[in-house]
Amino acid sequence: MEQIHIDFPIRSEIQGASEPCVMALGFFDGVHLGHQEIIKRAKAIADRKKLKLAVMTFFPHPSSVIPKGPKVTHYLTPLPVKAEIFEQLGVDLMYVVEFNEQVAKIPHDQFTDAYLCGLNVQHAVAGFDYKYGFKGKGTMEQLTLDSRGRFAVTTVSKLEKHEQKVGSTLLRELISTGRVEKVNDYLGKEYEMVGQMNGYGKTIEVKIDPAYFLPCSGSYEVTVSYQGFRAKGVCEISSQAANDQLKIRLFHESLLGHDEPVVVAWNNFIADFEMHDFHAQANMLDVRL
Ligand SMILES: Cc1cc2nc3c(=O)[nH]c(=O)nc-3n(C[C@H](O)[C@H](O)[C@H](O)COP(=O)(O)O)c2cc1C
Ligand SMILES: Nc1ncnc2c1ncn2[C@@H]1O[C@H](COP(=O)(O)OP(=O)(O)OP(=O)(O)O)[C@@H](O)[C@H]1O
Repeated sequence: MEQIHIDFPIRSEIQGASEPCVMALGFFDGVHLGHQEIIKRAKAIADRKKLKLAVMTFFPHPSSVIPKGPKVTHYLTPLPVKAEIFEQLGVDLMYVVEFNEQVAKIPHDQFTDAYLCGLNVQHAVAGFDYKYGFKGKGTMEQLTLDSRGRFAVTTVSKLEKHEQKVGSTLLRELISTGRVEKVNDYLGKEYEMVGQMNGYGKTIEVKIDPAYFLPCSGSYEVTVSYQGFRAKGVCEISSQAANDQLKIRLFHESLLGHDEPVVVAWNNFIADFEMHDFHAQANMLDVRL
């Protein structure tokens, strides 16, 4: 998979070198089941039309620039992890548009001309609620109008589970309140972090990308996977803990050494000792699950 970074203004050399493609559009944090559906649909079209499969994502999250709602500064899938998942899903080209104040101000029709037609998009695929362009005025209906017949548009309908939209916001809500065991329903797997393991024996440290979105403070049952081996343990997140280091106590001695690549899966919330007799999940009673 080729990764192409796009600054503002988009360079004509990038546009000139672009190959005809089917483009999936969205931020795609977590690459959850809804996102996977978008990419699968785009891949089926790309295979049928014999075109490259491209994804256009943004970095950082638009909320860090647009003055509305909470800012997303930490990610379920930091950019390199997202890239790896896209590659596994068969994506050929990953366009990463640097999102800044200037990009936020691009009107929807100009975005279509410069970033979609300009990048040789033959078919655009996105979800029912995709928004693009200044003030989010570009909707999927608008995208068909803005395309002016230059490319086809496929809108993927809402994927729901337990009567809720499968979404990155919902996943962040679950994780930030310790409900890691609910994540599987929406992500299609447990919440995972990739990292480098250090330490022998029963106490290990896993160095992770500080951009990861951490669960709320508490002790969690985790599974550490490496080279086909799996080890269970407990990871404690506390308000004082470093955001790039997970301290894990394994139930059995590990044979690993330094800088081994591992995956940490968040299985279950156990307890939050910092909150004493309060349960961290108590303030999530309003989430219907
Ligand atoms: C080029 C471009 C410019 C955008 N500018 C804005 C903007 O000025 N204001 C806005 O609310 N959304 C803008 N958006 C849409 C946001 O990316 C985002 O989809 C929107 O805020 C809705 O986010 P939500 O689905 O998380 O609520 C823009 C999107 C693109 C691709
Ligand atoms: N449940 C879903 N059903 C169908 N399409 C979806 C679903 N979730 C996301 N999409 C689509 O996937 C693409 C990427 O989604 P994006 O990351 O922008 O939003 P999201 O996951 O819904 O996050 P949020 O919860 O913050 O709105 C967009 O085209 C969006 O419309």
